Amino acid sequence: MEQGADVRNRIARISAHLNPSTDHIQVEGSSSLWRADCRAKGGSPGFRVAILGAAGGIGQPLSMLMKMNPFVSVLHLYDVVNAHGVTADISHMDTGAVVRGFLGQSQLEDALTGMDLVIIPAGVPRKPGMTRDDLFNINAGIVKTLCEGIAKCCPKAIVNVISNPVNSTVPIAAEVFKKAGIYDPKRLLGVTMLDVVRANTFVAEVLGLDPREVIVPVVGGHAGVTILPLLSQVKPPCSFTQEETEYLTSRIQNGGTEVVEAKAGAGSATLSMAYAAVKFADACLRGLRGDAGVVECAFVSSQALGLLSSQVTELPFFASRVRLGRNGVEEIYPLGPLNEYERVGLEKAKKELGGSIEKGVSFVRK
Ligand SMILES: NC(=O)C1=CN([C@@H]2O[C@H](COP(=O)(O)OP(=O)(O)OC[C@H]3O[C@@H](n4cnc5c(N)ncnc54)[C@H](O)[C@@H]3O)[C@@H](O)[C@H]2O)C=CC1
Ligand SMILES: O=C([O-])CC(=O)C(=O)O
Repeated sequence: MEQGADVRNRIARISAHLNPSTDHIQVEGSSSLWRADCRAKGGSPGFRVAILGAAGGIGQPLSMLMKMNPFVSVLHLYDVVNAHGVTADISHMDTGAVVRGFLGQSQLEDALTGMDLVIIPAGVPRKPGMTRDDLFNINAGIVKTLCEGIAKCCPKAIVNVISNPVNSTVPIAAEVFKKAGIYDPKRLLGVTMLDVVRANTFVAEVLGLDPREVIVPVVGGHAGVTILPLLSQVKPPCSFTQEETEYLTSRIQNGGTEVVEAKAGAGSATLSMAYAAVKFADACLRGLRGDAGVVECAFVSSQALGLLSSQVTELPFFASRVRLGRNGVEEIYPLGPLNEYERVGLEKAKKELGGSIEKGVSFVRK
């Protein structure tokens, strides 16, 4: 049994590691004291993950699902509003990760220091009638500021960018990292997982299969015609009529707009996006852990491997199937054989994508 003085010493040691306004660790008996002590020092195995924009429509369910992820030992929730409320709520879940909340710009650096993975769903969502590019004016600045913090506090972290327009915000992040001299293209990934999740669902509906049995590669980018599902490469192998191909391509490309219109002014996809973001983050963590054969689609630098021969298209960024590993993107797979419909789609996608990438690059270089 611990004596009173030992317990008091222990509390003093733990307090040195905790911020009482942001850390929510129950300190009762000696056994929970011991556990809190270990965890406050980062003693439990697992990765440190920060979510920037954690109090938002995506941020909240994403935070909840990341708290449930067994690979996460420390979860930092940052937002400019309500970060502590969300943190208090999520911290009561009896899962392994220690949760800490950070509110406002003055706490950004604390939120980011020591993180292995940073997920960014911060920014405004669309309303009916808007394109993702209409969000550029507000979200570009938000992503730029957050990435400056990442460059300073956790330059080696894997970064998952969700904020729209992804086709421009990822190039913005890359330019910020280049300016700071820490850019590693393998570690910067735009999240296009929701396009794959939707494609799997819609294709499974047409085929009469369980969506968990279907894998549809979706390449290009994350807006309208830049979203290019490769229906000729669906697994399990199958074929579609021209009518089915056109219906599926259009539904996948307009999935985001379908949700924006159904929500009628109350935002865009949040729950399916949180699901997709966690699926993607989990893949990144499995890669970091050294698992073999982790392959997902993501919007990445075409030169992520530093080899021109690996470049999928002539564009500097492109969503492709990538293999994730200890350093982030370890391999970028070529597009594979495309049919005529996909070749036409690819040309359209590249045309729009080039402009969106350039817009992001010049926002930082200007
Ligand atoms: N990549 C993808 O597939 C998808 C991307 N999105 C995008 O994700 C973004 C967020 O969407 P929602 O969560 O629905 O929006 P939301 O408005 O519900 O939440 C955004 C959160 O970001 C926070 N925020 C704003 N400025 C910030 C800053 N400087 N630092 C930290 N946090 C800040 C807000 O306080 C808010 O809590 C939007 O840009 C949306 O278009 C949405 C769905 C899918
Ligand atoms: O459509 C939007 O604005 C949000 C989004 O990126 C998606 O749902 O794919």
